[in-house]
Amino acid sequence: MAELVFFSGTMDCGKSTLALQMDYNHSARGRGGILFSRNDRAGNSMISSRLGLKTRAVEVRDSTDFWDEVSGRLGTGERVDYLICDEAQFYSEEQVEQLARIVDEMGIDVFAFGIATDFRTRLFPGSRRLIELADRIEVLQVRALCWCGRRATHNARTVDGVMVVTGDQVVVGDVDKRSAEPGPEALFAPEEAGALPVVGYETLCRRHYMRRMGAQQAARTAGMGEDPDICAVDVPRR
Ligand SMILES: Nc1ncnc2c1ncn2[C@@H]1O[C@H](COP(=O)(O)OP(=O)(O)O)[C@@H](O)[C@H]1O
Ligand SMILES: Cc1cn([C@H]2C[C@H](O)[C@@H](COP(=O)(O)O)O2)c(=O)[nH]c1=O
Repeated sequence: MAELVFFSGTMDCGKSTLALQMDYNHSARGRGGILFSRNDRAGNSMISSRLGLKTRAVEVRDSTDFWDEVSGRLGTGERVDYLICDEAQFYSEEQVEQLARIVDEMGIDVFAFGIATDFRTRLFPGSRRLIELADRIEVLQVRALCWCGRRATHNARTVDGVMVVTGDQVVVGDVDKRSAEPGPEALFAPEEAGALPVVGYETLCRRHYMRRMGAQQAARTAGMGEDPDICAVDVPRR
Protein backbone atom coordinates (compact mmCIF):
# COMPACT_ATOMS: atom_id res chain seq x y z
CA MET A 1 0.00 0.00 0.00
CA ALA A 2 1.49 3.31 -1.08
CA GLU A 3 2.10 5.92 1.63
CA LEU A 4 2.59 9.62 2.10
CA VAL A 5 5.30 9.96 4.74
CA PHE A 6 6.56 13.25 6.18
CA PHE A 7 10.11 13.01 7.57
CA SER A 8 10.62 16.05 9.72
CA GLY A 9 13.10 17.55 12.16
CA THR A 10 15.01 20.76 12.73
CA MET A 11 17.50 22.11 10.25
CA ASP A 12 20.74 20.13 10.08
CA CYS A 13 19.34 16.88 11.48
CA GLY A 14 19.96 14.77 8.37
CA LYS A 15 16.74 15.03 6.31
CA SER A 16 18.42 15.49 2.92
CA THR A 17 20.91 12.74 3.75
CA LEU A 18 18.02 10.38 4.50
CA ALA A 19 16.25 11.50 1.30
CA LEU A 20 19.30 10.53 -0.76
CA GLN A 21 19.74 7.27 1.16
CA MET A 22 16.12 6.31 0.56
CA ASP A 23 16.46 7.04 -3.14
CA TYR A 24 19.62 4.92 -3.24
CA ASN A 25 18.00 1.98 -1.46
CA HIS A 26 14.81 2.01 -3.52
CA SER A 27 16.56 2.48 -6.87
CA ALA A 28 19.05 -0.28 -5.98
CA ARG A 29 16.08 -2.65 -5.92
CA GLY A 30 14.94 -1.58 -9.36
CA ARG A 31 12.23 0.86 -8.26
CA GLY A 32 11.85 4.03 -10.30
CA GLY A 33 11.78 7.34 -8.50
CA ILE A 34 11.66 11.07 -9.20
CA LEU A 35 13.56 13.49 -6.96
CA PHE A 36 12.13 16.94 -6.29
CA SER A 37 13.40 19.86 -4.25
CA ARG A 38 12.78 23.58 -3.87
CA ASN A 39 15.37 26.23 -3.00
CA ASP A 40 18.11 23.84 -1.90
CA ARG A 41 20.93 25.79 -0.24
CA ALA A 42 23.40 24.49 -2.84
CA GLY A 43 21.32 25.84 -5.74
CA ASN A 44 18.32 24.98 -7.86
CA SER A 45 17.58 21.51 -9.25
CA MET A 46 19.44 19.49 -6.67
CA ILE A 47 19.26 17.79 -3.29
CA SER A 48 22.40 18.34 -1.24
CA SER A 49 23.42 16.89 2.09
CA ARG A 50 25.95 18.46 4.44
CA LEU A 51 27.70 15.08 4.38
CA GLY A 52 28.81 15.97 0.86
CA LEU A 53 26.33 14.07 -1.32
CA LYS A 54 24.50 15.92 -4.08
CA THR A 55 22.00 14.61 -6.65
CA ARG A 56 20.11 16.25 -9.49
CA ALA A 57 16.44 16.87 -8.73
CA VAL A 58 13.48 18.52 -10.41
CA GLU A 59 13.07 22.06 -9.08
CA VAL A 60 9.59 22.64 -7.69
CA ARG A 61 8.19 26.04 -8.68
CA ASP A 62 4.93 27.85 -7.95
CA SER A 63 3.68 26.54 -11.31
CA THR A 64 4.62 22.90 -10.63
CA ASP A 65 1.70 20.48 -10.74
CA PHE A 66 2.89 17.13 -9.36
CA TRP A 67 -0.08 15.27 -10.83
CA ASP A 68 0.71 16.54 -14.36
CA GLU A 69 4.43 15.92 -13.90
CA VAL A 70 3.96 12.30 -12.84
CA SER A 71 1.18 11.47 -15.32
CA GLY A 72 3.33 12.93 -18.11
CA ARG A 73 6.18 10.63 -17.22
CA LEU A 74 3.97 7.58 -16.84
CA GLY A 75 2.52 8.44 -20.26
CA THR A 76 5.97 8.12 -21.84
CA GLY A 77 6.42 4.68 -20.27
CA GLU A 78 8.73 5.82 -17.45
CA ARG A 79 8.56 3.69 -14.33
CA VAL A 80 7.55 5.71 -11.26
CA ASP A 81 7.23 3.87 -7.95
CA TYR A 82 8.15 6.66 -5.54
CA LEU A 83 8.75 10.39 -5.22
CA ILE A 84 11.39 11.97 -3.00
CA CYS A 85 10.29 15.51 -2.09
CA ASP A 86 12.94 17.54 -0.27
CA GLU A 87 12.51 21.02 1.27
CA ALA A 88 8.78 20.24 1.30
CA GLN A 89 8.12 23.10 3.73
CA PHE A 90 8.37 25.38 0.67
CA TYR A 91 5.65 23.56 -1.30
CA SER A 92 2.18 25.07 -1.49
CA GLU A 93 -0.84 23.48 0.17
CA GLU A 94 -2.21 22.59 -3.27
CA GLN A 95 1.03 20.85 -4.19
CA VAL A 96 0.86 18.76 -1.01
CA GLU A 97 -2.72 17.84 -1.89
CA GLN A 98 -1.52 16.73 -5.34
CA LEU A 99 1.06 14.51 -3.63
CA ALA A 100 -1.63 12.88 -1.47
CA ARG A 101 -3.73 12.24 -4.58
CA ILE A 102 -0.76 10.63 -6.34
CA VAL A 103 -0.43 8.21 -3.40
CA ASP A 104 -4.12 7.34 -3.33
CA GLU A 105 -4.92 7.21 -7.03
CA MET A 106 -1.64 6.17 -8.63
CA GLY A 107 -0.34 3.93 -5.82
CA ILE A 108 3.01 5.77 -5.77
CA ASP A 109 4.91 6.24 -2.50
CA VAL A 110 5.68 9.84 -1.59
CA PHE A 111 8.51 10.50 0.85
CA ALA A 112 8.53 14.17 1.85
CA PHE A 113 11.29 15.81 3.91
CA GLY A 114 11.25 19.20 5.55
CA ILE A 115 11.30 21.39 8.61
CA ALA A 116 7.93 21.87 10.26
CA THR A 117 8.30 25.36 11.69
CA ASP A 118 9.96 28.61 10.74
CA PHE A 119 12.21 30.95 12.73
CA ARG A 120 9.12 32.31 14.55
CA THR A 121 8.05 28.76 15.54
CA ARG A 122 5.11 28.94 13.10
CA LEU A 123 4.27 26.05 10.79
CA PHE A 124 5.12 26.52 7.11
CA PRO A 125 1.90 26.14 5.03
CA GLY A 126 3.33 23.11 3.14
CA SER A 127 4.39 21.41 6.37
CA ARG A 128 1.03 22.08 8.00
CA ARG A 129 -0.74 20.40 5.08
CA LEU A 130 1.68 17.46 5.25
CA ILE A 131 1.00 17.05 8.97
CA GLU A 132 -2.72 17.14 8.20
CA LEU A 133 -2.59 14.64 5.32
CA ALA A 134 0.38 12.28 5.87
CA ASP A 135 -0.14 8.59 6.60
CA ARG A 136 2.88 8.80 8.89
CA ILE A 137 5.11 11.50 10.34
CA GLU A 138 8.60 10.38 11.19
CA VAL A 139 10.79 12.55 13.39
CA LEU A 140 14.42 11.94 12.52
CA GLN A 141 16.47 10.04 15.08
CA VAL A 142 19.64 12.09 14.67
CA ARG A 143 19.35 15.08 16.96
CA ALA A 144 20.62 18.51 16.18
CA LEU A 145 21.73 20.02 19.48
CA CYS A 146 21.35 23.40 21.14
CA TRP A 147 24.58 25.08 22.26
CA CYS A 148 23.69 23.94 25.81
CA GLY A 149 23.71 20.28 24.77
CA ARG A 150 19.97 19.72 24.95
CA ARG A 151 18.07 18.38 21.98
CA ALA A 152 17.35 21.21 19.55
CA THR A 153 13.65 21.56 18.78
CA HIS A 154 13.55 25.01 17.18
CA ASN A 155 15.12 26.77 14.22
CA ALA A 156 16.29 30.28 15.10
CA ARG A 157 17.33 32.87 12.53
CA THR A 158 20.38 34.96 13.23
CA VAL A 159 21.67 38.18 11.72
CA ASP A 160 25.38 38.46 12.36
CA GLY A 161 24.96 35.78 14.97
CA VAL A 162 22.19 37.59 16.85
CA MET A 163 18.78 35.94 16.98
CA VAL A 164 15.91 37.76 15.26
CA VAL A 165 12.16 37.08 15.35
CA THR A 166 10.88 39.33 12.56
CA GLY A 167 11.38 39.09 8.82
CA ASP A 168 10.24 37.15 5.76
CA GLN A 169 9.24 33.53 6.32
CA VAL A 170 11.48 32.29 3.51
CA VAL A 171 15.18 33.17 3.48
CA VAL A 172 17.30 30.34 2.12
CA GLY A 173 20.42 29.84 4.20
CA ASP A 174 22.56 27.55 6.28
CA VAL A 175 23.21 26.98 9.93
CA ASP A 176 25.61 29.73 10.97
CA LYS A 177 28.79 28.04 12.12
CA ARG A 178 30.13 31.41 13.28
CA SER A 179 27.36 31.75 15.83
CA ALA A 180 28.44 28.47 17.42
CA GLU A 181 32.07 29.57 17.54
CA PRO A 182 31.99 33.32 18.10
CA GLY A 183 35.34 34.89 17.34
CA PRO A 184 36.31 38.38 18.53
CA GLU A 185 34.99 39.92 15.28
CA ALA A 186 31.49 38.67 16.12
CA LEU A 187 31.43 40.93 19.16
CA PHE A 188 31.62 44.10 17.04
CA ALA A 189 28.63 45.60 15.25
CA PRO A 190 28.94 44.64 11.55
CA GLU A 191 28.28 48.18 10.32
CA GLU A 192 31.44 49.29 12.14
CA ALA A 193 33.40 46.87 10.03
CA GLY A 194 31.47 47.88 6.89
CA ALA A 195 30.36 44.31 6.23
CA LEU A 196 26.94 43.22 4.97
CA PRO A 197 24.81 41.52 7.63
CA VAL A 198 25.04 37.73 7.49
CA VAL A 199 21.76 35.84 7.80
CA GLY A 200 22.09 32.35 9.22
CA TYR A 201 20.26 29.82 11.32
CA GLU A 202 20.91 28.15 14.64
CA THR A 203 19.14 25.18 16.20
CA LEU A 204 18.09 25.76 19.81
CA CYS A 205 16.18 23.99 22.57
CA ARG A 206 12.83 25.62 23.42
CA ARG A 207 14.13 27.17 26.62
CA HIS A 208 16.91 29.06 24.84
CA TYR A 209 14.68 29.87 21.86
CA MET A 210 12.16 31.47 24.23
CA ARG A 211 14.91 33.42 26.00
CA ARG A 212 16.32 34.53 22.63
CA MET A 213 19.61 33.08 23.79
CA GLY A 214 21.67 31.92 20.82
CA ALA A 215 25.25 30.71 21.13
CA GLN A 216 26.66 34.19 20.60
CA GLN A 217 24.45 35.81 23.27
CA ALA A 218 25.34 32.93 25.60
CA ALA A 219 29.05 33.54 25.02
CA ARG A 220 28.57 37.26 25.70
CA THR A 221 26.58 36.56 28.87
CA ALA A 222 29.23 34.13 30.08
CA GLY A 223 31.90 36.74 29.19
CA MET A 224 30.15 39.15 31.58
CA GLY A 225 30.50 36.61 34.37
CA GLU A 226 26.82 35.56 34.27
CA ASP A 227 25.47 32.05 33.80
CA PRO A 228 23.70 32.00 30.39
CA ASP A 229 21.63 29.02 31.48
CA ILE A 230 20.01 30.92 34.36
CA CYS A 231 16.90 32.87 33.45
CA ALA A 232 17.19 36.62 34.05
CA VAL A 233 13.51 36.71 35.10
CA ASP A 234 12.83 35.75 38.69
CA VAL A 235 10.73 32.59 38.26
CA PRO A 236 9.08 31.38 41.49
CA ARG A 237 10.21 27.83 42.28
CA ARG A 238 8.24 25.25 44.23
N1 LIG B 1 31.69 16.40 8.60
C1 LIG B 1 30.68 15.65 9.02
N2 LIG B 1 30.89 14.44 9.59
C2 LIG B 1 29.87 13.68 10.03
N3 LIG B 1 28.57 14.03 9.94
C3 LIG B 1 28.32 15.21 9.40
C4 LIG B 1 29.32 16.07 8.90
N4 LIG B 1 28.74 17.19 8.42
C5 LIG B 1 27.40 17.01 8.61
N5 LIG B 1 27.17 15.82 9.19
C6 LIG B 1 25.85 15.24 9.55
O1 LIG B 1 24.92 15.67 8.61
C7 LIG B 1 23.76 16.14 9.27
C8 LIG B 1 23.11 17.19 8.39
O2 LIG B 1 22.63 16.52 7.25
P1 LIG B 1 21.68 17.22 6.19
O3 LIG B 1 21.07 16.09 5.41
O4 LIG B 1 22.45 18.23 5.43
O5 LIG B 1 20.60 17.90 7.15
P2 LIG B 1 19.17 18.57 6.87
O6 LIG B 1 18.76 18.21 5.47
O7 LIG B 1 18.27 17.99 7.92
O8 LIG B 1 19.36 20.03 7.09
C9 LIG B 1 24.24 16.67 10.59
O9 LIG B 1 23.26 16.54 11.61
C10 LIG B 1 25.39 15.70 10.92
O10 LIG B 1 24.85 14.56 11.57
C1 LIG C 1 13.85 28.21 9.89
C2 LIG C 1 13.75 28.68 8.48
C3 LIG C 1 14.50 28.09 7.48
N1 LIG C 1 14.43 28.55 6.22
C4 LIG C 1 15.25 27.93 5.17
C5 LIG C 1 16.71 27.83 5.46
C6 LIG C 1 17.14 26.64 4.60
O1 LIG C 1 17.39 27.11 3.28
C7 LIG C 1 15.90 25.74 4.62
C8 LIG C 1 16.02 24.57 5.56
O2 LIG C 1 16.99 23.68 5.03
P1 LIG C 1 17.55 22.38 5.85
O3 LIG C 1 17.92 21.46 4.72
O4 LIG C 1 16.45 21.84 6.70
O5 LIG C 1 18.72 22.84 6.64
O6 LIG C 1 14.83 26.56 5.05
C9 LIG C 1 13.56 29.58 5.90
O7 LIG C 1 13.45 29.97 4.72
N2 LIG C 1 12.83 30.17 6.87
C10 LIG C 1 12.89 29.76 8.15
O8 LIG C 1 12.19 30.34 9.02
